[in-house]
Amino acid sequence: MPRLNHFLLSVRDMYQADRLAMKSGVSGILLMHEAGQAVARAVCDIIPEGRVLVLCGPGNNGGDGFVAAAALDELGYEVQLYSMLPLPELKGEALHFAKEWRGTVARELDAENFAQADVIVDALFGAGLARPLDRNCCDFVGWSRKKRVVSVDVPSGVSGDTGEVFGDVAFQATKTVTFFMKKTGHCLYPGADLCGDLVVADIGIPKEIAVKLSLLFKENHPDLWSEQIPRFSYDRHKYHFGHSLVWGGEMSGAGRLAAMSALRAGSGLVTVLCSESDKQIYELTSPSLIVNEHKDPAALKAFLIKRKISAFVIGPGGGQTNAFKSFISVILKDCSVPVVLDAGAISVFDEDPEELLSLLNDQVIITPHEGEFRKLFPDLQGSRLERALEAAKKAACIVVLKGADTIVASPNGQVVISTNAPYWLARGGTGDVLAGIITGLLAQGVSVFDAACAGVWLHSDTGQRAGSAMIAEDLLSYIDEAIAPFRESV
Ligand SMILES: NC(=O)C1=CN([C@@H]2O[C@H](COP(=O)(O)OP(=O)(O)OC[C@H]3O[C@@H](n4cnc5c(N)ncnc54)[C@H](OP(=O)(O)O)[C@@H]3O)[C@@H](O)[C@H]2O)[C@@H](O)CC1
Ligand SMILES: [K+]
Repeated sequence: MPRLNHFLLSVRDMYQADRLAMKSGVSGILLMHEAGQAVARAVCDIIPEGRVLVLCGPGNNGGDGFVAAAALDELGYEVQLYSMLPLPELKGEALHFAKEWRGTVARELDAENFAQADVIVDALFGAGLARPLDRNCCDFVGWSRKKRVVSVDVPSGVSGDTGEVFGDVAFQATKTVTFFMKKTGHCLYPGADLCGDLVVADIGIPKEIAVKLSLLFKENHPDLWSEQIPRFSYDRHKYHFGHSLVWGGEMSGAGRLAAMSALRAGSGLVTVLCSESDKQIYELTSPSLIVNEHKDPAALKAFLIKRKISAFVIGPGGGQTNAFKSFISVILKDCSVPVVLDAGAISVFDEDPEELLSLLNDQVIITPHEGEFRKLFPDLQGSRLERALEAAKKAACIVVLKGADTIVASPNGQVVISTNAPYWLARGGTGDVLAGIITGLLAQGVSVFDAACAGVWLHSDTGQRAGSAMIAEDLLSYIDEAIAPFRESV
């Protein structure tokens, strides 16, 4: 069976898994029973005794709530249960467990009920939520603030697919208990934050079932790409680790960060191309950098071959001139090395994004932040996940949509979501470091999609190591430390 670690389910996948599990003989009653028990265990982990308010919605999420309420009642907790629907109107497994509930059922609640509870179980809506919470539920969210909340499957109000909030109101959970496998919405903001601690409970869906799903989404993890990071050994020389070329723009700080990051990511050689007047600043940055003057496109083509350039980054600190734009056009048309296009190399096409899109190919990685992305793909609608996926298909290249939950999307539909970025990475210059790390990995022969995923993960890990007081150049000292564990021989 292929390794299923790190896959993420869409809501559609989850319903499909549910259907396939039942087809294979696992009963819906068993699944709901296991789900509710896992929720009860999560409450026990928070408080050993006390008052629990269980909010049950109209569907199966509510059914899980009935099971959890009964389990907690049995354990001696003081349980108050609310049901959105009169019990006879519930259906299927939810109706089954509602009938087993021996306690009273509240059909209305006020702020006092919430104030008295030690823990609130939010079993209002899970995968089936398709519109904003109604006024009543919004009041519940308000009254739950500052309380400990265990959400069932997803915090009610959050989309299990996109992590976005329908309307503006959703529960802030202390802990979320989901089932079988994580969903994409658990990894994307604001959902990732609203979930609190995420617990994935095994409820008896056989793992083999996941193989039958058309899984496309993954959570970024070294297991996905670590085998591609080249190992050090006695028989390797500098060209085994590639040669990165950095287009050093006039904002030399950005170009210097990108160049140093490519070097620290392990590129055997790094050459910076810059203007005559910037040569000195690049030369003084590090004696390890090779610094050359900018070349016209024809001379550059010969240079790429002669110097065995294996990856090229254009854009950090890059200019806004027409000459720069036509230079990029020529490179993308004629150059056969993988190219990272960042910052200025994207924004120089602001007036004519279609021109850039027509030049891209599957050896190109673009790394826009949200603002650059919207200018490049003004027509794309939907969540970040949907837009990143559509953009990769439209541009036929790898798209790295940067953010707290950076999404790497490939034209073939693969998507990897990163969940390890510390909030403090949102600083000037960190994007230049990311572009440099990805370039350094490409130079070492890591394939384009994996270099993008590895670069994003390592960049975040580097940020974690540098600590919250970091500035962009501090990251440089930690890149090697972040990669080192993957350099060890297998
Ligand atoms: N998959 C699995 O393996 C397992 C899944 N399990 C559990 O099942 C959950 C999914 O259950 P589900 O499909 O019944 O959906 P759920 O979220 O309960 O809500 C649907 C109901 O809400 C209604 N509704 C929607 N929005 C509304 C709104 N804003 N305001 C008011 N009403 C609204 C909607 O009405 P409709 O839109 O049809 O009018 C429908 O009646 C999943 O999250 C997990 O907890 C476990 O039991 C174990 C096995
Ligand atoms: K919920």
